[in-house]
Amino acid sequence: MQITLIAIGKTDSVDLEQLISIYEKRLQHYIKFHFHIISDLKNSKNLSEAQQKEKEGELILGQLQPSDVLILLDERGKQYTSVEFSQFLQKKMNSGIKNLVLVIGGPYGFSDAVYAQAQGKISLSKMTFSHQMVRLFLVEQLYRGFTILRNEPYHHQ
Ligand SMILES: C[S@@+](CC[C@H](N)C(=O)[O-])C[C@H]1O[C@@H](n2cnc3c(N)ncnc32)[C@H](O)[C@@H]1O
Repeated sequence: MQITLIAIGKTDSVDLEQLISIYEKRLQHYIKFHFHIISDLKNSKNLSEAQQKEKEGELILGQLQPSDVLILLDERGKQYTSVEFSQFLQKKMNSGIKNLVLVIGGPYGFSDAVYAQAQGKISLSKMTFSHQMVRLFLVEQLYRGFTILRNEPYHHQ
């Protein structure tokens, strides 16, 4: 299995970008991991919230292959402990999925079309984080999950 993380818009903080890249590199030791950033919409100031979500949704769905398993990051999704999240990853790997696609929405979240295609929603907290911060939290939890599966001394219960 490989994991593809899709997010909208370039990270505007160098510090955040550096932290994300640390976990991206660490993750490569465990799994093929691709981080794909969809460029910000050029004319977003002229678009309503709904129009922006719809256009971003088209770009997200345009990235998918029919066999991909699409899971959205969403504060209203299912919550896991880090150990449960590692078990979620293990189950996905066992089920023979080729590409697990995790998607972080834009500033207004996802369009209905994206929700309709998704096979699941994961929440990192009931609180709403910025779409930029979520990238860091997610790559760290992915890394943590793989260290748990390998019994490596990173996670402490
Ligand atoms: C600023 S939030 C969008 C909030 C928007 N009101 C909504 O209803 O989705 C931008 C993106 O960050 C991600 N996100 C923010 N908080 C999250 C959380 N607690 N758990 C999982 N993903 C989160 C989601 O992918 C969301 O689409």
